Amino acid sequence: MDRKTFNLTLTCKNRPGIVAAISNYIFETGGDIEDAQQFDDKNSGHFFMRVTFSCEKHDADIARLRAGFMPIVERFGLTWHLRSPLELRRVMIMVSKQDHCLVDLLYRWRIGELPMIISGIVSNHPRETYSNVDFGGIPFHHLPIDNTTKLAQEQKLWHLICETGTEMVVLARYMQVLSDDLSAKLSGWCINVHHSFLPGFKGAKPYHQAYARGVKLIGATAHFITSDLDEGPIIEQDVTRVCHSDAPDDLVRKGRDLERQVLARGLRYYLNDRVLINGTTAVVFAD
Ligand SMILES: Nc1nc2c(c(=O)[nH]1)N[C@@H](CN(C=O)c1ccc(C(=O)N[C@@H](CCC(=O)O)C(=O)O)cc1)CN2
Repeated sequence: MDRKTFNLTLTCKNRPGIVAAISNYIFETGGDIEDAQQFDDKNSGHFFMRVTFSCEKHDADIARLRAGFMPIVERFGLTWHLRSPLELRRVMIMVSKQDHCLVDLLYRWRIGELPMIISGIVSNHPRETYSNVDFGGIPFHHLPIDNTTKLAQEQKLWHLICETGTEMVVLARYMQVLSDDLSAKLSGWCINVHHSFLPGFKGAKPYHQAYARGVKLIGATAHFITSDLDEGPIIEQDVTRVCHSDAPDDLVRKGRDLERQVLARGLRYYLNDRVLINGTTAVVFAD
């Protein structure tokens, strides 16, 4: 029998009865829970949950499911999302000179690892910078930035994000700091890959900072952007060993693989509804 799958994510003040209410509702709607993860944050008193469930096609009208869920929403004061994984999000990828993360995301998208529609590729460098990269017909937008044009270009960018129906922005080594206004507009739906193991070595040149400090581990971090540079809720991180004989270029080379993997994992978690923001941090129900 054909079944349709849904992802339910929610957060609320913790109290008894939330899980029972959710699972009873899914059972009563003819649903079958296929995966469930929860986190009870004792510090904030908040509860977080992700449930994947399936329904037979004739039961799987998402508007009906959402409407039926409202009494539970009101009873527990839920912040929630119910969506079908088949509804692909429209994602805009932003890049500067370094294209290794862009190329990696395009490959993972092509092979179906990243369930998304790419609404556009934006760069502050011209198309020729990526002459060896096949964009597969995805629209490219060149928005050069300097101190005099930054806000005007950001307005063009915001207009582009809106007119393309973009639902998520990925900074795939985009090396311009977004303004407070744009960061606020993109709060919770813009992910950046920072080329260090945050909170260490913030800023534009973390590998040179790491080299100067003589660290023995370097890393990469995928995080939501905020107006505070490199301070947003962390989604994914990873590290690798380096040694005294590694020159800055060796750190850059070893870091590239980390950046690719960390950004792709963080993005996949987000696209599969596995990331919930918990104040200045993030709950990640990894698979
Ligand atoms: N509002 C935010 N914008 C951006 C963030 C963020 O966390 N919040 N992350 C950066 C990416 N990034 C590090 O991961 C980073 C990029 C650029 C700079 C920087 O100092 N840029 C200079 C220009 C440098 C240049 O032209 O090469 C600048 O913008 O003046 C620091 C950190 C993306 N945006």
